[in-house]
Amino acid sequence: MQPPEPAAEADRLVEIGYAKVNVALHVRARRADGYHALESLFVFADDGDRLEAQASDDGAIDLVIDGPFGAGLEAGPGNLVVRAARTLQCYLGEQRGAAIRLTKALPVASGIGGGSADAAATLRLLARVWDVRIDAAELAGLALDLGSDVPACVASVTQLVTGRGEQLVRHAVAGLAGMPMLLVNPGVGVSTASVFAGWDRQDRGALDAGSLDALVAAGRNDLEPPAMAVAPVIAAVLAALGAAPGVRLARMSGSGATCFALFDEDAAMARAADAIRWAQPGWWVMETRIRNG
Ligand SMILES: C[C@](O)(CO)[C@H](O)COP(=O)(O)OP(=O)(O)OC[C@H]1O[C@@H](n2ccc(N)nc2=O)[C@H](O)[C@@H]1O
Ligand SMILES: Nc1ncnc2c1ncn2[C@@H]1O[C@H](COP(=O)(O)OP(=O)(O)OP(=O)(O)O)[C@@H](O)[C@H]1O
Repeated sequence: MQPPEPAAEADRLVEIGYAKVNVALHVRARRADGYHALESLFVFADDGDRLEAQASDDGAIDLVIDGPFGAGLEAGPGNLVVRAARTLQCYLGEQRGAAIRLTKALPVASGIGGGSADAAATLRLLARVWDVRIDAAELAGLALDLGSDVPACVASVTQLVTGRGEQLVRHAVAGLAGMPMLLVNPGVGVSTASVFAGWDRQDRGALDAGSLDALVAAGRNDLEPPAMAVAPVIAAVLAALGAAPGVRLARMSGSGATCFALFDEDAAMARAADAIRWAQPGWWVMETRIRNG
């Protein structure tokens, strides 16, 4: 028989903040409230940031951050993990606190929703740590208050997303589940608000997410031009991914600068990843796959 784990270890629970990728992102209109009406197919990678927490009795929310992208990210009240924890604590009237560790594996401000994924993972994690059930509609409202991408990150499955980001329909696309997906970021942080501000206000039409072929042929990311105006290196990332043998689709995610490529075969993804790491040692490269597509 295994010896029992020390209590402190046993009480620590873990959630992953899965990286979000917009397979297509059509910007349809600028709304009166300043946000944009979107149509997007969201998928999630099988990898992301790691969050670990245990309950504390003093009511405090304590965050420590480590991991490859932890340096420079503040652990104070502005961090989306702390904001999510306080939001949930306040909503529940919860007297207990939590000690949380964030291991930051995803680049910050990079179009793959790292902060949003962390916020959603914190909501899931603390609901378990405090052993509370939260009504799904209430949880969606709390999530939206934390950011437009956060509601979709709560379930972290393939979804068709409209509105500001809060209208969600689970939407499986044949062939997507488990597909090899390469993420590449050139090391430039991009502000989401400034990229939206650079959108030319031309509605280029609706999204057809009926099949992977339709997403490849007629899908777009309407934020590519304004993101490239802010970070011209994005064109080089797209060129490198688009030229990879065996690539099915290469596109930017979210407001950039991370771009993704989908492959039919693991070996083709591995060859592309090696070639990019060799040619651009300063770029961040992650080999992953689409979860629950
Ligand atoms: C680009 C996407 O990542 C695509 O999934 C999201 O639309 C952005 O989601 P997010 O980072 O969670 O965005 P938020 O934190 O809610 O908003 C940041 C800023 O982005 C702009 N914004 C965001 C979402 C949206 N539908 N329209 C917008 O114009 C607004 O200027 C807003 O002030
Ligand atoms: N835990 C966190 N992880 C990452 N960024 C955070 C976190 N907490 C606060 N932030 C802040 O949130 C901002 C957006 O970060 P995030 O990584 O979510 O952007 P993004 O990948 O561009 O998201 P999106 O795809 O939603 O546009 C950054 O400027 C960062 O300083």
